[in-house]
Amino acid sequence: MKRNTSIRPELRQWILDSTRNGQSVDQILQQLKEAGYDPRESRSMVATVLKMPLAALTGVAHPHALRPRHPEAPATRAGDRDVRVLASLDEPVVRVLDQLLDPLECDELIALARPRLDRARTVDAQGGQQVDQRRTSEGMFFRLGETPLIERIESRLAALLGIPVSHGEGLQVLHYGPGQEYEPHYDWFDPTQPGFEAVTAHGGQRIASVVMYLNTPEAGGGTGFPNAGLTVTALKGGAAYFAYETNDTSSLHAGLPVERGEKWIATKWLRERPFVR
Ligand SMILES: O=C(O)CCC(=O)C(=O)O
Ligand SMILES: [Fe+2]
Repeated sequence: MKRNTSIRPELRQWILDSTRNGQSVDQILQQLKEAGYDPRESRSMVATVLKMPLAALTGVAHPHALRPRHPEAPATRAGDRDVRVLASLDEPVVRVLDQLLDPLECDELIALARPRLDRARTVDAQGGQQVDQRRTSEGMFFRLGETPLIERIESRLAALLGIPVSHGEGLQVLHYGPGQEYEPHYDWFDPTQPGFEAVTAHGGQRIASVVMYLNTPEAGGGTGFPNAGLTVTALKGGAAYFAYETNDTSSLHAGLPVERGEKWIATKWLRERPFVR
């Protein structure tokens, strides 16, 4: 990746003056963002000027923060199943998984979720729940280990990624009808948003997502990664696994419009620390 090696002298001086005047690194990064600088580049510049390790500015240095083990091709043993890895991408980190769920498990998840569907909600800037205009699907959340099936799937994911079940948010099931989609977004929480403290107070930042396909839409409905030019096909029992650091813009992704038929997914978001509600 191209790193910023030449920092304009005025900018270097401004960063130094700001710290001398008592501004925190977060405040400096925020001002650079407001001035139109790319957050990644800003962190790299600030780390260089202040002679700090870059990791200290991205939150990866937290002592208890876990990172997932990316599933290895051709197949990874995940507790009770061999999960096949059909494709791997480095930036963003994506693994296209096959046979993560048994077809009967997919059917059972849909049957459990169907009566509990509600218009899909996302976390808003204040840390509350909101109906997201960018997401036109319907959804619901299971509690951790809510049923034997949920427990089995959660243990399988824990074994697959080396992340304890306690780091997972409750499994979310979403249903998309024809024409419905989830517009491009990031799953990590934006540190510059006012609700960041609230949404990360339990469990810290999100570190990875597993979008599991519970059926095969007739046409459309894949998961798109526009910055990588990649579309993962929604295939029953398969999944898109992707991992990211805070501010990783390569991990932009979308639930592409369902062209024909319907689409059901179950999403597991993983946190860097145990997620307790
Ligand atoms: O529907 C999809 O393929 C993507 C879903 C997604 O991005 C999410 O649930 O965070
Ligand atoms: Fe997402």
